Amino acid sequence: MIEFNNVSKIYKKDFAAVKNINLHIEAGEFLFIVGKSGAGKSTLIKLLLKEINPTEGSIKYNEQDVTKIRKRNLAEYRRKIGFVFQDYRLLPRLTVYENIAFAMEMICCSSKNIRREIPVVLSMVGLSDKAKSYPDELSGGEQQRVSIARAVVNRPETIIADEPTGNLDPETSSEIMKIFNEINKRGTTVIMATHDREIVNNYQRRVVELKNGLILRDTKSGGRVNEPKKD
Ligand SMILES: Nc1ncnc2c1ncn2[C@@H]1O[C@H](COP(=O)(O)OP(=O)(O)OP(=O)(O)O)[C@@H](O)[C@H]1O
Repeated sequence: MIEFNNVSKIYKKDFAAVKNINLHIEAGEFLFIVGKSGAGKSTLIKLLLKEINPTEGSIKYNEQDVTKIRKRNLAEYRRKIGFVFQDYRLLPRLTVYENIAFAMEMICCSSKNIRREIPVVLSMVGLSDKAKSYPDELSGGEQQRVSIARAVVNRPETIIADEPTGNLDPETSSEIMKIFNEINKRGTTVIMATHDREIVNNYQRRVVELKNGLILRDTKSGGRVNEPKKD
């Protein structure tokens, strides 16, 4: 479904942020991307979202060559992918309901659809009673739930999350992970970049570890992250 074939991204003439990446992700998989800061995790995600283009290699999404998507077709492509950020990125002047509605309006959903779908996703993330709240009236974990609701409301095939629990305590992180797990169980592909060793080890899913832009290992299932070596 998603294929990186010999993909490299070179910045400033000679610095390779990712090097010769070969990665195949099947529909419905749950994949963790791990690695130290600077290993290339965000670069991989940006390549998939076509925020940047590879210097070499090809990226395919359902047989579509991502590098060849034209500007005018980019929005249609990105609609297949929901995105969850570490810092939530909610619109501060809009309520929870309006934040989600805004994402739906962007893709021209009918008001009927909007009225029908928002209660469904709010219930899924356990925030039915917060529809009228503003982001600054919510905890970090609640804001992240809204951002997940916003990412899934348009029913994307794939959800990409870049450090979604990076700002949350372990208990809240675990609640957020349960939601991602539910989303995955419903058939959505989940790709998550994370530094959180405990989460990766608890979930035992496929783990792709990057180091200096290279794939150090790709553990198909039951993946764990080892303790960092002491010097
Ligand atoms: N626009 C850019 N220009 C030059 N170098 C860049 C650019 N973007 C990223 N890099 C470099 O590419 C490397 C990989 O960066 P990337 O953001 O992919 O790492 P990461 O694994 O996501 O790190 P973190 O966990 O800190 O977010 C880093 O050395 C970074 O400095």
